[in-house]
Amino acid sequence: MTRPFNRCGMMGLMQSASDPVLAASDLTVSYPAHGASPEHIALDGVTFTVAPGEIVGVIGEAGSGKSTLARVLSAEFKSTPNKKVAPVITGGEARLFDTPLRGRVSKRRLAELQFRTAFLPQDAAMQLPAEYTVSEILGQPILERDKRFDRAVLGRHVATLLDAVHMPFSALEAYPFELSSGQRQRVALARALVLGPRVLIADEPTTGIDVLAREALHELLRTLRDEKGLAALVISHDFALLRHVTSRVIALHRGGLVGLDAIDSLLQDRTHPYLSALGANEEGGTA
Ligand SMILES: Nc1ncnc2c1ncn2[C@@H]1O[C@H](COP(=O)(O)OP(=O)(O)OP(=O)(O)O)[C@@H](O)[C@H]1O
Repeated sequence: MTRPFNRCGMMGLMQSASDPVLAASDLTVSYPAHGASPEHIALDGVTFTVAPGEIVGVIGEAGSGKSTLARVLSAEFKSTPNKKVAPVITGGEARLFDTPLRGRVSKRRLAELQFRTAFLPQDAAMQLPAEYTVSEILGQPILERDKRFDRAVLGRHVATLLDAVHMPFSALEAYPFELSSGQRQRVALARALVLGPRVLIADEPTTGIDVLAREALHELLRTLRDEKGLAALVISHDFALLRHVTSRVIALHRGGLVGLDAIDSLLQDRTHPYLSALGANEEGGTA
């Protein structure tokens, strides 16, 4: 897959090849009190790193803080319009490409970070703009940055991406409402990858996708990791993905990190009741 913006000078984001791409250090994140709701601590003292070219998984029960972790480490929370419902780092630190996210981040640095970071939220498939075709949706991020980008190169890039997410070329002219939810999810992933990010933060990227297409996505993530050095943090309950794509998996429970290991080792781990339950449920295929 070609990277359309190789020449973009990211001087502020220069780091050595071994520096972590993502880092949480004793990270505590809260949602401020609003209305009748008191302050809520969503993550409490979480520490881990993701190295360049490493794919780390995240599992945990509903409400354990997975999406909050993704919103914070992707820096998405820095540009949330409604500050009343945005998470706030109240302890420790989170770093994206070595940029501390706790304090103020300049608009320019935030734009640089967002250029290098693909964030695929849980509802990404629902957020595809209804009035554009798949081809337009995939080309948009590139044309927003360079209106005069060569249309033939763009067309090839978009078609390659669509193929990589296991979608037929006939989908290029389709509108989102004409696609199944699994196909929309794949278009959302393709769009997240269109600028050739250095890191992907994805919240349940294979939800609603059939087994064959899932395997194609696993393969795509492995290829991007091995050939382009893509780093990723992937929230997922897809055990095949956790086994075949991630090197380590973070287990969250009520905002705390209760395990960090290869998935098969986590499933053997009995040091926390959540991990014991996870291991016991594995045969049923759910996490
Ligand atoms: N805007 C908000 N204001 C207050 N509390 C919130 C807000 N968003 C999430 N929370 C709370 O923070 C905690 C962590 O939520 P989060 O969405 O990160 O969990 P999750 O593990 O991703 O859950 P799920 O698997 O259901 O998506 C939950 O208790 C949730 O209710």
